[in-house]
Amino acid sequence: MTSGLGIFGGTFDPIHTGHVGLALQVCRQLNVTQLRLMPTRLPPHRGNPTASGEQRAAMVQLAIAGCPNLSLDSRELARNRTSYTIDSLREIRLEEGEQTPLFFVLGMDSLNALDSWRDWQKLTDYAHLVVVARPGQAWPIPSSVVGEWLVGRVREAEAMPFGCCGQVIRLDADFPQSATAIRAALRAGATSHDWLAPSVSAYIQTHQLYPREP
Ligand SMILES: Nc1ncnc2c1ncn2[C@@H]1O[C@H](COP(=O)(O)OP(=O)(O)OP(=O)(O)O)[C@@H](O)[C@H]1O
Ligand SMILES: O=C(O)c1ccc[n+]([C@@H]2O[C@H](COP(=O)([O-])O)[C@@H](O)[C@H]2O)c1
Repeated sequence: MTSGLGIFGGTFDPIHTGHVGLALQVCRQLNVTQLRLMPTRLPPHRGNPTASGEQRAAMVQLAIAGCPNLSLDSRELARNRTSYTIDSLREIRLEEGEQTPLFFVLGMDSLNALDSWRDWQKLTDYAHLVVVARPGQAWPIPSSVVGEWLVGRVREAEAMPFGCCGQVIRLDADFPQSATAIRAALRAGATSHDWLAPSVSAYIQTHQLYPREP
């Protein structure tokens, strides 16, 4: 079995140390030698990001500098339309061929809303889903639509090796970081934040991305 490729989609507005920490944890625990961070251009279920796609990509590049396993995948930024994960996974599967294990990384909050995603039940036809829980977050309840779909699909990370796609892999992690909390702190007047890499913090200041609100 070839080693896997990880894809971590997100708004990254801005990228924080939790994103990078969990990307590295996925690499370590799942024998993933390359993991790409893939910023969305227009996220399907939320308002437009504050920072532009180019600015969010620049922050991703700064945050992952020095992490040889991590890279930027800018395919969604290059499409001038809403970014649906299924479109990207189909493309990546075609590029990588049938033998490469693909791991799409998402947080537990995203998993809980998975049934609102386009063609959500087909996502695992192309990749495994790696679900990372924030501290205190619960798995979807069994009687929910997503909870029912998960029955028989969930594996613990320790159950390696995995095939090319089809599983939902649970990874327990402890990253309290949140981009919403960072934006709120900066808008309240903070000039930096502990959850930002220094280079990302400097970029935000230079470009006045989340200016103080009166
Ligand atoms: N601290 C974290 N622990 C686990 N998963 C996370 C964490 N932060 C983000 N994620 C997950 O990473 C993906 C991309 O996150 P996103 O860019 O939206 O960051 P965020 O911190 O959740 O931002 P926001 O607060 O703006 O929603 C999502 O699937 C999200 O659930
Ligand atoms: O494909 C969809 O319908 C879909 C709906 C909601 C979110 N997503 C993806 O989920 C990832 C995390 O989204 P977000 O909003 O938490 O940053 C990001 O890659 C989004 O494009 C995808």
